[in-house]
Amino acid sequence: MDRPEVTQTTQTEQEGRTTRIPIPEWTVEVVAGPDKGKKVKTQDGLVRVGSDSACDLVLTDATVSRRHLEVERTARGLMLRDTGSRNGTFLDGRQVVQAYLTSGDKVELGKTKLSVKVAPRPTEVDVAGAESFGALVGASEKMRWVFTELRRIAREDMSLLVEGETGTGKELAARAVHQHSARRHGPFKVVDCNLISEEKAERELFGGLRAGDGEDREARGVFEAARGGTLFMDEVGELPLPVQGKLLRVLETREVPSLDGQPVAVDVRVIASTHRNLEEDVRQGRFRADLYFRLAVARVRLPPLRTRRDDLPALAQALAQTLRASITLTPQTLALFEGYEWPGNVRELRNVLERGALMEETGNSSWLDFLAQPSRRAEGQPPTTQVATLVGTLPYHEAKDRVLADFERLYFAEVMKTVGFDMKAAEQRTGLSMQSLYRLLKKNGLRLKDLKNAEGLEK
Ligand SMILES: Nc1ncnc2c1ncn2[C@@H]1O[C@H](COP(=O)(O)OP(=O)(O)OP(=O)(O)O)[C@@H](O)[C@H]1O
Repeated sequence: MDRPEVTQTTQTEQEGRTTRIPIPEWTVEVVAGPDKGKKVKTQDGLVRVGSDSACDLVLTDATVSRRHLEVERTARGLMLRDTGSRNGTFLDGRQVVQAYLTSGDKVELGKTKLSVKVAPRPTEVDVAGAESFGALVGASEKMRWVFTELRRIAREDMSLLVEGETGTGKELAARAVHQHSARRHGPFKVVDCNLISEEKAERELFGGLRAGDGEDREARGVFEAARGGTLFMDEVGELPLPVQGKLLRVLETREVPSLDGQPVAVDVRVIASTHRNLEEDVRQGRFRADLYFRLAVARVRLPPLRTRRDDLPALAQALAQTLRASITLTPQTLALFEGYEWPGNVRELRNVLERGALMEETGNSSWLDFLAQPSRRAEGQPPTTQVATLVGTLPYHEAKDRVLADFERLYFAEVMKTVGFDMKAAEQRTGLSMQSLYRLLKKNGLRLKDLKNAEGLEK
């Protein structure tokens, strides 16, 4: 596709008053231990350290926990936080749960020693004043910087990799980029890479013969369906390696094979998302480097909600409005929100508000209780509905919706546990298609990994 002709509107019309903010570059480097020499150099707001491959700095040190600690760039400086490690985090020989760091500080975890350094001269960047982009809402500097980047990237026709933890708004970001691009009148298609098995890849992505249902015929793959528009490849890091090779060929040639041997040109912008650390996957040989560079021409990372608590009031208001939930956001409620870690990020906030609105109607204020004790609430373990409090206080249909919503969460968490987290077995047990199963797990914010963690199956 030709480079889009975009009429540039003035900044004040679309982006509000811009502010210039300093973004320092900082480094977290392993200076002692089995991973000596490994480092992360970044301008991002957060560096997560641990043995889990989704961390930004992945350590092989066996005495380090999966999610051991994180360092966050805040307005007051770099904040070190132990994220529930087994063996603790130490600064100057003293165990700390949370502490501000000064450049050059050494942090110890297990057999590893890290040095955290901030570069002397920060880069100054212009951050738009607008507090939303598409359906994304955010008033924090971190989100306004993200909006500025997304707006710039939307105008160019390049591939984009959106990174971020679950529920941070990666799909919304992709949709917003599409809506602000020259392709906005074309289709926006989503493909969930969790669902792309090696056998199905060819047909689902690139089209081909539909077999097995007695009506063999040519089916359009999702690439063809997205012609002239944008293809959002959700969780691209889950693609099996052989499929990655095929995808790379299509991105390079911009053609998909057809049955009659004539290749079909596909003019599609690809936006991919991942909750993983794809660079680490490349280092480990789990993701092709050449494909990574094709997909990550532009990269945007959506910050976790716990690192932008100043977004909470605006987000809670906006979400309550879209949910048409009548909910009182008192200063006390917001204070509880601010004290909570939000492992499920904005999706979790939305679910909490939805639940809260219904509980409030029943005059039950205990819906906020779990926020006060986040450490006791294991992720992946869904809340139980207090049916008794709904009966007689909510009209039938609303009470039923409420109970069904909680039932879904409980049911799928239980089913996955029963079948040992085997998706194929869950498909059989539930009688649902794999696609519906994934959709319902996702809708209910249930990730296999979290459910397994809750059962202590993952380290
Ligand atoms: N910045 C935001 N403003 C408003 N709503 C948001 C924002 N971020 C996320 N949401 C809400 O959270 C929900 C989840 O967002 P989305 O599906 O885009 O997240 P995701 O990062 O793609 O999640 P996953 O990795 O689990 O697929 C959305 O439906 C929306 O309600």
